[in-house]
Amino acid sequence: MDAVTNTWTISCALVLVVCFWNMINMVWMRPKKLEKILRNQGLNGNKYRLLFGDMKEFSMFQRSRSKHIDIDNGEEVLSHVVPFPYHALQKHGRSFITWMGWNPRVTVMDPELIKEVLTNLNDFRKARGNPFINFIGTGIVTYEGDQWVKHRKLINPAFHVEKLKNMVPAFRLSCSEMLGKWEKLVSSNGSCELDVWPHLQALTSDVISRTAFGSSYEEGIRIFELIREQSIHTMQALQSLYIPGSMFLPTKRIKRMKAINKEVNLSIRNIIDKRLKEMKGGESNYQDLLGILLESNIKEVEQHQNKTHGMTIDEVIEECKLFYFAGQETTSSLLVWTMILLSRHQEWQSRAREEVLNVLGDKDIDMDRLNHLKVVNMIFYEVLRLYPPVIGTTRMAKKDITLGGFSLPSGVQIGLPIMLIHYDEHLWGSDAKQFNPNRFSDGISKATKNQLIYFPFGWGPRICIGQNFALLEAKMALSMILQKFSFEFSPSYAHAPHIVLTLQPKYGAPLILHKL
Ligand code: HEM
Repeated sequence: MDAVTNTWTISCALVLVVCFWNMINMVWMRPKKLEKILRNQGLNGNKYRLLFGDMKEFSMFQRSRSKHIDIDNGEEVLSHVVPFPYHALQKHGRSFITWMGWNPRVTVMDPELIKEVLTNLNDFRKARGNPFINFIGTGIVTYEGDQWVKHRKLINPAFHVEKLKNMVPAFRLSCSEMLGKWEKLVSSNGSCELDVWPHLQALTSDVISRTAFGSSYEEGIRIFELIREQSIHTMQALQSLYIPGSMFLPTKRIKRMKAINKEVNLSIRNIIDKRLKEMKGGESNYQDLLGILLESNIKEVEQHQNKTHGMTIDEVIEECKLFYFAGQETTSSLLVWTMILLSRHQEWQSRAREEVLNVLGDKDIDMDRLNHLKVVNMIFYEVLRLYPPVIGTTRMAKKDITLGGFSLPSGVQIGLPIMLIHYDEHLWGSDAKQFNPNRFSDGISKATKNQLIYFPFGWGPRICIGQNFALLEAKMALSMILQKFSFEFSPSYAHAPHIVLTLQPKYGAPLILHKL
């Protein structure tokens, strides 16, 4: 062997040793060290198990659930939707450790700690999870620091009340198209059985296509179909352990996900190019999210005479993809659980309809009138409490920090279990697990006694940017449904809430609709 070959062999061996050492450190030494630190502070949880942590047990709990459950039994609902965290809470107490693979997560149930984590952006960042989630769209939801500040500032104008007001006709149009289809389905006796879930999904995708892309609505619908397929692939990928680098393997699923990404990006880029050309040609005053976003971006660049102040086209594309996913899946989930709970609680359905008919009459519904609906609002708040579309969120300690009495080393995740908190009897009282919109009759602060025990839209600086958009759309849809139909469960309805990124009804929502 000559000297060059010798040096080469030694270098390769060294690289291999370093890689091996890093790997051992990542999957064994670091988790064991963190486990010791966390346990010494009285935090309980399962012992760390090599590579998988709690993930195998997590899947086992999911698999052993019954097929469907009693809608009136809140305990059963909770243990069905989040079986593993529910079990961990019973077994290990109100702050507990779980293992997401080799990463420890400390879940906290104390409202003061939750507030601190969601408010303090200096010490806590969004947890870096499985990178497959990025296929759904990165955008503002994943950014940190200056990049997040810049994007939030540029996107905010798109969700101002005045802009939302202009979107109301688009909401109304999409809803009346859906109801037109329902009216055709009712038989001569004025009733029909219908699984409303796919219709509500189509409604919210239609709304987002119109309000995000306005005139480019047709292309918007195709993009939506691709994003829907992408979210199914993503969910499947998220259910298994992520091995670093596995994203680059040429498996069938990964190839399809990359192809979808390419097609979606290209379609959105074409829409943006067309729009920018129109804007250069003097057209302005776009009322859709994309138009408002591009205008806000152009203003920012002009103000600072510098392109680094605005977003790149690639960044705008990511934001558009995010609007689709964040805006569609969540609002359809809110609407379907509302129809399901109002089928179960007919007295609330009647109260809501009475209010809708009194406040809105049969005139065209506008934003001011929708804002006068009180019972409908109370119902939505209660549905979001018991069936939050996003059942929890996480953050990660950016550095070694103290949270309450706990010293958390840098990199430890903090679990903020929205659904567990919403069902907690210590925080909400003995009727926590029952459907009772009356608790919101004097608003959220009264119902929560000013504690952070209700956060279906998150909290703090990173609170959901689209919450007013979602609530306005949901109010429009429910009001128009209540004006035309009453509804009840079909005998084939089976209650089985499950998570496909958002909380969804596993067997759909077959209801009997009666034309009024
Ligand atoms: C019922 C409907 C909705 C629910 C329950 C919901 C829930 C949430 C939650 C819990 C968060 C915070 C996540 C965290 O802190 O980790 C969030 C953030 C966000 N949501 Fe929503 N959302 C809804 C509708 C929408 C809509 C309609 C849009 C846009 C069209 C949207 C866009 C966003 C964005 C961009 C963020 C990230 C904000 C940031 O990080 O600054 N959401 N949402």
